Amino acid sequence: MTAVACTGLRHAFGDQVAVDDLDLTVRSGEIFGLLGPNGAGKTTAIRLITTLLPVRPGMVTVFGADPARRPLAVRRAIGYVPQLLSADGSLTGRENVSLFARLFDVPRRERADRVDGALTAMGLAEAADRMVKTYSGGMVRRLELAQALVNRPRLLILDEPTIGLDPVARGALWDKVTELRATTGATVLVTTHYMDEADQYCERVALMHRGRIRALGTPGELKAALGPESTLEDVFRHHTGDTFAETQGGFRDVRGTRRTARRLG
Ligand SMILES: Nc1ncnc2c1ncn2[C@@H]1O[C@H](COP(=O)(O)OP(=O)(O)OP(=O)(O)O)[C@@H](O)[C@H]1O
Repeated sequence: MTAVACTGLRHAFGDQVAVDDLDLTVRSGEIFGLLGPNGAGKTTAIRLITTLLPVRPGMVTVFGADPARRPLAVRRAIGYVPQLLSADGSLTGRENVSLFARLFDVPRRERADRVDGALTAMGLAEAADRMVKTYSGGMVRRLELAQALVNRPRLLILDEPTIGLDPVARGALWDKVTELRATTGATVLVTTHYMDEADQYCERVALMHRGRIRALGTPGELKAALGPESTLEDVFRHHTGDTFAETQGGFRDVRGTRRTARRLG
């Protein structure tokens, strides 16, 4: 079963082509990484898949449903954690997740259990009744995952989930994502520009650069094709002709990382 299929997707903002003839298939149940530096077109691709931008030209399906014809069916299947902060610091964790349960129309009699379940799955049961502004950055991110999970999505989309987090918080977040996939069988589509995380946690990855997919496969396949001792960063350099340090060290990247780190506290 295919979770997401994209064919011939293109999207431009004025003269700026953000996504250029994108073909992509995400299989049901896998953790799939869409990798690339800031500005590669990852978020635009996600917005096309999640009904937030119109698909024209090209075709997208999510579990067989076309977002243009059945936007509600697509939205119901998806849990989306955007780059921007989606939790309210002046509410408790439980209140934030409850708010999402109401937004998603979770039946009233199931709400409390679902909210508890999502908080527990993300390791936030003990902190559930504390104000979110007292949470660490990693806890805020896990809360945002709990918010997306309360809808029991078949497809979880995480846009740069670990940006601005320290290595321990990153590891904790990824542990929760892999646990979640194992217990629910959900498909996970994640964007990141951290090649090491993708290598460790994603089953298949697509390397995106300037709106196009440059390479696709398991991290092992991509590295083996380049030679022994290769890293995913080497693969990226090979396919883009750029040094990864140059493409990821630009002003937008630094600005984006700092902005996110500030938001996450
Ligand atoms: N709303 C917009 N208006 C104009 N240009 C945009 C807009 N959104 C994205 N772009 C441009 O489209 C290109 C792709 O951006 P996109 O955000 O999809 O990349 P990304 O890989 O997700 O990077 P980031 O992590 O910085 O979001 C960039 O050149 C960006 O400046």
